[in-house]
Amino acid sequence: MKLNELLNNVRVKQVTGNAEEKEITNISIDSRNVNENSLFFAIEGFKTDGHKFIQDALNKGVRAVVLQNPAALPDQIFEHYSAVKIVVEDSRKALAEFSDRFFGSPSKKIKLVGVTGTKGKTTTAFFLKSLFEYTGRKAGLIGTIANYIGDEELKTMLTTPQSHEINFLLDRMVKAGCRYCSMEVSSHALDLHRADYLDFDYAIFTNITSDHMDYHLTFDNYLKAKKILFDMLPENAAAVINADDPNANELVRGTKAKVVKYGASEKADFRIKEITYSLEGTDFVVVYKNKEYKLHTKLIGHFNAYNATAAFAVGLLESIDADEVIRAIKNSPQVPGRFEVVSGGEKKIIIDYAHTADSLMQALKAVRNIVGNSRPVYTVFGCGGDRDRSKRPIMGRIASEMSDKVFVTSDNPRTENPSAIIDEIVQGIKKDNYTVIENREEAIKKAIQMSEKDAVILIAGKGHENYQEINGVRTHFSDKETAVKYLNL
Ligand SMILES: CC(=O)N[C@H]1[C@@H](OP(=O)(O)OP(=O)(O)OC[C@H]2O[C@@H](n3ccc(=O)[nH]c3=O)[C@H](O)[C@@H]2O)O[C@H](CO)[C@@H](O)[C@@H]1O[C@H](C)C(=O)N[C@@H](C)C(=O)N[C@H](CCC(=O)O)C(=O)O
Ligand SMILES: Nc1ncnc2c1ncn2[C@@H]1O[C@H](COP(=O)(O)OP(=O)(O)OP(=O)(O)O)[C@@H](O)[C@H]1O
Ligand SMILES: N[C@H](CCC[C@H](N)C(=O)O)C(=O)O
Ligand SMILES: [Mg+2]
Repeated sequence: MKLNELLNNVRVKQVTGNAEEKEITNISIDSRNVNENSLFFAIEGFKTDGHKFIQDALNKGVRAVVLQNPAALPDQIFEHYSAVKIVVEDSRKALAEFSDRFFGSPSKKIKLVGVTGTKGKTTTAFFLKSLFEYTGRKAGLIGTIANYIGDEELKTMLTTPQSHEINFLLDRMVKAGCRYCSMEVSSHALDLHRADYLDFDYAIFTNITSDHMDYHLTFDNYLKAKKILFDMLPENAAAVINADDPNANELVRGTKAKVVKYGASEKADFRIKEITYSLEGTDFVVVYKNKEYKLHTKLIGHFNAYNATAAFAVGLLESIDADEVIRAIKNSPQVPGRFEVVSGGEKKIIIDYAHTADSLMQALKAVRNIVGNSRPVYTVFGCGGDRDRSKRPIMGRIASEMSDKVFVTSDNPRTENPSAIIDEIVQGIKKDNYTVIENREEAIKKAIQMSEKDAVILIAGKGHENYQEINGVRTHFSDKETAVKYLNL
């Protein structure tokens, strides 16, 4: 696309240089990853400032730069490189707007279902993708585990990518014939304008409990970030919200979209009742418009009835035949690392991505509900470094109170000292039922080897992750592979 054509369709404060003949074939926010046809966006980040790398980008051939701080580099340097300098109010917002125009507003060409909430985003997005595909609608997915264009899997580093990557993915989906996309929308993404300008058809709210306080600082800010998704919905969209969550009404206050509620509450349009679950899956009933629907999913736990119902609601609102939707949910596969059972005969290992206080409690409640109090329950977990510290002692207390024995270990210490993280976890533990083993493989091995043959071992925090990140270096590590290895020894 010619740069001037793009500039005619976006808001800018000032353009210097000749945009007429410049051909743009890609958008980049990283000077390490540009070529002569890139449009480079200088973003003020948390670690560094992209404005410092404009010169770098120009040296690599970039001839058009979007920036918010016009004094970052003298005009003579732009002139020297015959580069176009585009000044905007806010580079992140501009990135979203330019990306939408550059890719031809792909979110308008696909049915886009956003899923936000502290927990359940990945699971609900997977339910939706398999529901669409099972009923003959090719679909994509953007989320924590990976991004998918139909069956093609693309690696990801973030739950919700940057706005140019989202638009790139949606464009690829449209071109590949996808009619639907389910997308996890994190609070970071909403706050950092990654989802601006997207045309959502549905926005699902799963729940909100404390997390990411390192970033948002207060619960109120966290809630406000989630609310952005519902504030941006157009009139013809639907907000599908968990009516049982005390903050649900606040999120949809003022939304233009139609509000549809699910949950056990009497007020729910899709009312969930009679939830039962075992290691074989979850059964429940949904009442909608005075009709009762019996549902089953392979996914285990009370909360998965909620995740499945959110998807069920979207299916019915899309006018897909209810029986087909029910079959699709029944057929929906295990989501990697989400209450995933690895069986060693009677001994059961459950790999779960619970890495917040609430989700650890939910996961342990589910374990206790299934196996009762007679079988020993072990929990192996740690807390991530460079992340919310307030959850560490709380998770320690929950693990210790709800398990027979706890192994406190490492979970991506990142740039923090692993033993300092563990100390903060241990501060919350009041019972003498824990052991510290910093090395995660050793902790899992020990839990498996010392546990009784009818024990249930919950390995929490990493789920699908296939790495352990220490000091910025990721080395291959998988809870599931490790569990299988020691179960089979
Ligand atoms: C807080 C946050 O969202 N940070 C993300 C952000 O980094 P940043 O804005 O701080 O960027 P920075 O490193 O300061 O650099 C500033 C700019 O200079 C550029 N640069 C830098 C170096 C260079 O040589 N050249 C160059 O151009 C960078 O590309 C960037 O544009 O942009 C980076 C590039 O896309 C992301 O990798 C990074 O995610 C970090 C790793 C991260 O941990 N993000 C987490 C907190 C996150 O976003 N999580 C949410 C939610 C997860 C959940 O729900 O549990 C998610 O959606 O994933
Ligand atoms: N609806 C829910 N309510 C509470 N807990 C849930 C719910 N769904 C899943 N969980 C728990 O949270 C864990 C993570 O689930 P999931 O990956 O679906 O959430 P997420 O919102 O995508 O999380 P993240 O932000 O970390 O990517 C699960 O392994 C399970 O323990
Ligand atoms: N998307 C989340 C995942 C956390 C998973 C846990 N294993 C950890 O490292 O804390 C984050 O980056 O904060
Ligand atoms: Mg997720």
